[in-house]
Amino acid sequence: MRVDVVTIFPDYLAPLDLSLVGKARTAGLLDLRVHDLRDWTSDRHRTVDDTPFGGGAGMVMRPDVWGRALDDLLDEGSHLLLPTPSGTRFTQRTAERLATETHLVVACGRYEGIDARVAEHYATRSGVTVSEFSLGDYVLNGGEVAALVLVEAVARLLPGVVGNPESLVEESHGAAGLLEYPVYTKPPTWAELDVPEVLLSGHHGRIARWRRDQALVRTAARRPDLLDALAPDQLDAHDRAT
Ligand SMILES: N#Cc1c(-c2ccc3ccn(Cc4ccc(CN5CCCC5)cc4)c3c2)n[nH]c1N
Repeated sequence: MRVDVVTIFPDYLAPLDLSLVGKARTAGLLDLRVHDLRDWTSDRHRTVDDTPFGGGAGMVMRPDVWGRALDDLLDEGSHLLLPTPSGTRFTQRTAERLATETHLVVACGRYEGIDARVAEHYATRSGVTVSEFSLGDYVLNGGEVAALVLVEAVARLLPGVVGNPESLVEESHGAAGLLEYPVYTKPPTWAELDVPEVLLSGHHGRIARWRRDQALVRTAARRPDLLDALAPDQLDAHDRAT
């Protein structure tokens, strides 16, 4: 997979040289390229923004500069991703869908956002998909944090990136649609707190049941919306009694 990220703060994406994503790049599993939007400016001051039509505070990012950058980067089959507070929620399902694609281009806005005609224009470009997404209901100062989240969430799903693919199965917001169960490791007692006995029993059936019960209790307490979203056949009689 190739991912192009365009930003006026390329150093913000430096963490993607590290750890799992960095290894995926070195292994050739992920072709990630970070670009400085100012490389597509045409004036001495390398201007990327201007005042908003209709008034209002702040500045808006110019469509012409973005247009030159995206014309260079987008191709047949590209998916243009635009982080924005007004986007659809980015979820694990979003990451799973994006992980099946061949080319993602992430346009990181700043100021009050990118001129709306950019999304509008490229949505009409044949062979290009455009998605405006949001990380959640809070306001950031730009799209770079969202780009970091998107790249990490997608990269870890690419074949060969995570050492043990099984670890991708039982994860929060995973197939079960529940939050994850609590995890423990040595020592068996710490700060006068013991690891739940069942986890030391070696009884895999009981352990699996205990973990599912914990996931259900946690989800009911912290994210009842996820429980409500479950299909009826996703909860068995024992689950309902928990
Ligand atoms: N993903 C994601 C995001 C973002 C995000 C993503 C991309 C950009 C580009 C610029 N900003 C800053 C900003 C701040 C306030 C507003 C709203 N204003 C009201 C009237 C005109 C604009 C617009 C943009 C961004 C913020 N924030 N939160 C998320 N989950």
